[in-house]
Amino acid sequence: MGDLPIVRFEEKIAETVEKNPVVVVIGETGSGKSTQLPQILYRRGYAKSGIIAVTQPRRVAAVSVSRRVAQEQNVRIGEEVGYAIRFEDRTSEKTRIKYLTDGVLLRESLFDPELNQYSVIILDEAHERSLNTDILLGLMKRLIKWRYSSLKVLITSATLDGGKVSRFFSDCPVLTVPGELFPVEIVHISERPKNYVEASVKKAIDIHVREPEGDILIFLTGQDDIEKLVLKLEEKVQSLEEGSCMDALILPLHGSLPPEMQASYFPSHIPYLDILDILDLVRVFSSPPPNCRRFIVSTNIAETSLTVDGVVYVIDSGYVKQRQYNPSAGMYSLEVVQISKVQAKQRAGRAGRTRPGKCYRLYPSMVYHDDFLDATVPEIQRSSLAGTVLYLKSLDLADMDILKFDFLDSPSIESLEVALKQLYLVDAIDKNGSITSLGRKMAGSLSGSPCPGRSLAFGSIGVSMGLHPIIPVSSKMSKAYLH
Ligand SMILES: Nc1ncnc2c1ncn2[C@@H]1O[C@H](COP(=O)(O)OP(=O)(O)OP(=O)(O)O)[C@@H](O)[C@H]1O
Repeated sequence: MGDLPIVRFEEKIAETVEKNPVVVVIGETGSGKSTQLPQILYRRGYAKSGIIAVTQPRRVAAVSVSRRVAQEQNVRIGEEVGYAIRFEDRTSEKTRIKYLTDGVLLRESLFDPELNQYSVIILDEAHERSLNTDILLGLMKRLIKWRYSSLKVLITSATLDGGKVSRFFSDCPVLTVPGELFPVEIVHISERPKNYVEASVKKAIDIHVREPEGDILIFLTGQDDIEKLVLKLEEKVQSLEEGSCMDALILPLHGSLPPEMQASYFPSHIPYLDILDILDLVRVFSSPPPNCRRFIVSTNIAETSLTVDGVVYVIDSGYVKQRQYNPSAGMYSLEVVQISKVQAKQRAGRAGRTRPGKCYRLYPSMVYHDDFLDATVPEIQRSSLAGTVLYLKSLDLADMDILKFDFLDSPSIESLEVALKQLYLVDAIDKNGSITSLGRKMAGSLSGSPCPGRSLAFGSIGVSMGLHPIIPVSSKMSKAYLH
């Protein structure tokens, strides 16, 4: 992989990392951040004193990227290169490069707040601004003070505001790696369609009939839309004249394929959701039959990090289903919202990775420029914070004042106070604000998941509390717990 843009900057990257505890690396999608950066640091000897950790916001990315790196290193997965995701740890004593979800790293820091097994922590795809990544950014800032000479932290993305992250980390250097691997032509339509599912089918068939070979990746919002599109696409493909174009294989990629489909492939002890990810992965990442075009119809889970070899065309509906917390109702809802420019760029970046590509955006360029937000609203600003606060409390960090925890974008004091009140009312913290044994149990066993860090940070507590939205909070109640 000597030609990847990032590898050409190996010397500069190594030199900058050597001199600085925190470095931000910005490089185009597909330039080699996820797969090459850890290998560069491995070559430079950083794995001698500890493991190189690379976090990913999604399990599907942690698994697929680690598999790719294991292949490049010519080792079996779980040996020198491994991954750890919820319910599945494919690492061993030999592991030197470990891909893990940000939730798993949060979980590990519950047991080892200094994360001593790691010599390098790379927070990849930081632009996603998941709640977990934001907590990790704050924790890294503390950690780097304790482990100044023994830990390197890298924050990477194609589309992150590097300057902002640099200021957060005391003006750490930002390395911008120029160069894209293959060009991606962006095509906007002139008018926004009334129905983006219909418009996606039309565009996909148009490509299938007119354009040269290459798989098509279609971004929709959720399972309902995907199922509708798959049905319509099947109908349309069948109505094409026999032999008029190559065969078609339609593959949905989302988090809830039916359980019957799992059983025949996987042993029953693997829990439901994880089988789904793995099943999706197997289907999408195996080689297509010859003379066949694949239509991969996905939610935003394929938006970052993934390389699906064979994808030449991307169809971007311009929408995403996003979780939104409504503090007055105390409940979460899933809403279909317009994507941000960052997401549009990430979607386009799924093409052009193994050959030149084309991205069809089902929205006019004026809408993109004028209406789309520059970046996605960070999850921390649309979540209940009860889970996050309980997680931070359970870390037992000295001098930890929750209201002053250093977040890249601080949530409002009010939302932190509401979270503290909620925790106090369910006896998870006491009147002094200290975590109780019940709170510890909650933090340790939420959702029965071995990785409660993830569940917590993603707001399971917030959701379950949401079932009791109207907890009377007496104004006379002691407020000593508010820290
Ligand atoms: N599974 C794979 N099959 C074929 N090529 C791959 C695969 N994984 C990675 N590559 C190649 O390696 C390149 C770099 O991939 P990598 O995931 O490191 O990029 P990245 O900079 O992290 O991208 P992004 O910002 O989109 O996550 C890809 O553009 C592609 O050429």
